[in-house]
Amino acid sequence: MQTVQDAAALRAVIRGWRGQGLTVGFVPTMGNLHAGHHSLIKLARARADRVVASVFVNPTQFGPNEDFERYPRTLVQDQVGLAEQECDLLFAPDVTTLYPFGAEQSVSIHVPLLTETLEGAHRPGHFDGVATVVCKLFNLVQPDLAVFGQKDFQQLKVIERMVRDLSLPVKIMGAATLRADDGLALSSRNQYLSPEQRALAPQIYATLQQMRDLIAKGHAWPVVEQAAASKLARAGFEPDYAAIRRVEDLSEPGEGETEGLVALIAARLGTTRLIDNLPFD
Ligand SMILES: Nc1ncnc2c1ncn2[C@@H]1O[C@H](COP(=O)(O)OP(=O)(O)OP(=O)(O)O)[C@@H](O)[C@H]1O
Ligand SMILES: CC(C)(CO)[C@@H](O)C(=O)[O-]
Ligand code: BAL
Repeated sequence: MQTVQDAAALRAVIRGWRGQGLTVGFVPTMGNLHAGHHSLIKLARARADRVVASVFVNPTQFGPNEDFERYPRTLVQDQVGLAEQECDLLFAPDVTTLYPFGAEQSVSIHVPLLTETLEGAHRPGHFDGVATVVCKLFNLVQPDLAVFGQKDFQQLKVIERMVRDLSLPVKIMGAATLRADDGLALSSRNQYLSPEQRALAPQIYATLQQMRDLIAKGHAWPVVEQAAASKLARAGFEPDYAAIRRVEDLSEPGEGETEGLVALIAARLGTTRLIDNLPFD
């Protein structure tokens, strides 16, 4: 597997593949890759002739008090994992390739409404950073398809919306969330957890399952949300939200609505913020 850092080298490889009539699948990441990311590569492999992954810790999607500085950067280890997954090309740009005028002076993409709730409400500006960098990466890689994890459920929705609204010529695919045996969704941020916090963390997924079961039994969604947040707080989490929303657009369900819903949780254990979700069908 080849690694390229600059746009010209990336374009040269892609042009070569295009010349041979090959299709390109793309998996954008922030690195520190785990089996969840590898499953995305596998899906891209199955659907495209060549697979490009990117590793870039995008400054514009982190708030001022978030973990941009301490986010784990493990490029050599990531290269080994990607090569094992038969990824064809790693694009690992530096910040000036993606932000030639500096991050503060960048054109910014804002997806309205969908980004005002849940993660967007708790991480102001986060999805502008995500949409902007993903659009820039799509323009550089020009993939036929791109794979995103359902673990970042709202992110997947935001990207789908951006692609449709801007008529970007890329097919977006969602990949199922990979979990540890105890249910905890794999995430680069799990390694911030102390052993005690790691033992508590699977309660997020257990709570999502309980939320699903309570809705199936006919409980009202605002009551289910309240019960989930209280349970997490009692267990030692600081929940940002425990929400039941429509899969379609993450809007609030109507009274008695039980179809096409998803439960989503964001909760902090100490300084580590974890997110997870469970679509009901
Ligand atoms: N457990 C998982 N299963 C499937 N896909 C995942 C999983 N974790 C992350 N992804 C997906 O991998 C892509 C890159 O995510 P990212 O690099 O932020 O990894 P992460 O482990 O989620 O890190 P973070 O700690 O930032 O949440 C995203 O599309 C994300 O949804
Ligand atoms: C899509 C992404 C790579 C954009 O920086 C990031 O938000 C992520 O890793 O999910
Ligand atoms: N996985 C989403 C990227 C972020 O948390 O910033």
